[in-house]
Amino acid sequence: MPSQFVKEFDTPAYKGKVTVNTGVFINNEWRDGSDNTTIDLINPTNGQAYAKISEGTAKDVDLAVEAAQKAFDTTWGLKTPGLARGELMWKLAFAMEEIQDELAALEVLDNGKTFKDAKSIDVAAAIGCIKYYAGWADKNMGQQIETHEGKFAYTRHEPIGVVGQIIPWNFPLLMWSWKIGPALATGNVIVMKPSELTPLSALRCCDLIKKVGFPPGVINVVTGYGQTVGNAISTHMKIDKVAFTGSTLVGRKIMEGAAKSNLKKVTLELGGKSPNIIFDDADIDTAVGWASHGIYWNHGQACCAGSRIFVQEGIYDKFLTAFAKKAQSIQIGDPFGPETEQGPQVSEMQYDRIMDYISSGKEEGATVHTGGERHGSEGYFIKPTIFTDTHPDMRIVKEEIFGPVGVVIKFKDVADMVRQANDTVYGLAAAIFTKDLNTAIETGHALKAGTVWINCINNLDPSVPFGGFKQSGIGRELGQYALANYTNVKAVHVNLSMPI
Ligand SMILES: NC(=O)C1=CN([C@@H]2O[C@H](COP(=O)(O)OP(=O)(O)OC[C@H]3O[C@@H](n4cnc5c(N)ncnc54)[C@H](O)[C@@H]3O)[C@@H](O)[C@H]2O)C=CC1
Ligand code: BAL
Repeated sequence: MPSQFVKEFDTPAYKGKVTVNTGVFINNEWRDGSDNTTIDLINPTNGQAYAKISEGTAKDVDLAVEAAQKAFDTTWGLKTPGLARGELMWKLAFAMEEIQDELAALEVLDNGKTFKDAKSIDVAAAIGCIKYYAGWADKNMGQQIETHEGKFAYTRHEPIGVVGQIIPWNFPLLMWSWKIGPALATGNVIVMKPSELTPLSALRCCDLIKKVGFPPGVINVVTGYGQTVGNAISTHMKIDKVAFTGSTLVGRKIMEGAAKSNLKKVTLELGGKSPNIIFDDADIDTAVGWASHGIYWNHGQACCAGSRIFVQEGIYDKFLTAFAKKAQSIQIGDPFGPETEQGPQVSEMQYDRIMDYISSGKEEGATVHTGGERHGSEGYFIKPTIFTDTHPDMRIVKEEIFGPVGVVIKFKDVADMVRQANDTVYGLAAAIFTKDLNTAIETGHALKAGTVWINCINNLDPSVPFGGFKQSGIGRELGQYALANYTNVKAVHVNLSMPI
């Protein structure tokens, strides 16, 4: 029996004992990784190791694929009616609800996000996502197509089979739910790799999967590194589809792996450098509140973060003053603290990346309007930062920073602003603040982005699709659209009385 992580939490936000199995989960059983090696988990608030998880290998992926295929052929897929699959998903959602505080505490420990956000956003939205897709499980309908009086033609939306899912560390449980929700609802079986930085919530949910009665092999979790376990998934000859969320760099590797192996279907949810556009007529308090949420939510570790803030010249000074005040007011500290609004960045590597971007901004001549330095003396805390006096060629304007660092850019001419907003390799999201409906809609349609928010930002709903234009990805997550990622369309032609 592989090890367990046991922790007695005694924090202002959460008190209680949590036990998490830390092996790989295959065929509803826990086992050690096949090489018997482990990965240390590091607490981002102090840089100290607090747990060990199994380091899975390509061999473990093979075992997981075998278990998944068996489940697909015998107990899941088209063998289980949609209603029954949906019922199990509802049970999973209710089981998650019962331990929502525990799940939130694990997210905080692994990721450093605040308990408040982990519970009210990550865990709540993950449960909501599973419930949403439970409702789709018996509504996966093909079409009957009129062609000829002597023929009956229709389509079936069949599950793909074994799907690989590779998820990141910024919203560990939420991304788990975005992936497993549509895959299970459409009857697929899963080999999942959580991020090696934040695996505990996905591991804890494996116990729930078994408890509520999912047949063995339907959901398998192999923890490990991207270069080994992730690569084994993307190149596997018996995995028919891979879904990935993470960096654009790794997204390319996933496509390469798919292309070089069995041409598995690929969906990618990648990076962004989203514009947040504030027009002269916007309500300043509203715009400041949302702009702060846009870039500082989750410590800036959101692919859709509104990191380029375009402000029209008439309100630029007023906005900047209020926005800086808001950024300076953000309470940084212990993520379990009841008043804390911002915890540490997830890892030393991410901390270093962000600090390197801050240095590059300074070196390239931008002005640090506020922040621009670490907070405290231990852990990976960075002050909410605003750069002004930027130039379109600066790295801080062009590249995804994935930290609490925004650039504020003054604009006069709307057409020129739209050109600048679209001048990026990314196209994930955009936000617009204005009271003028025509301005909002015309600008929204001119922006090359998969999501446009009007008078809000970073607002997600399981029923609304999410995904990117350009190098922000391929395919859509969430909503009815995501079901298409997990089905093969089969066209059936039945000859009733059609002559040759
Ligand atoms: N779109 C999003 O939500 C996210 C974007 N990012 C972006 O990526 C940057 C770097 O963060 P990382 O943690 O390095 O992201 P990453 O893309 O390396 O990690 C995401 C997942 O991919 C896996 N992975 C890594 N290399 C792989 C490979 N060769 N084959 C298959 N899977 C692999 C990782 O183990 C993890 O599970 C961030 O600064 C941010 O810009 C990171 C996380 C989430
Ligand atoms: N990756 C999906 C949500 C986000 O990062 O903003």
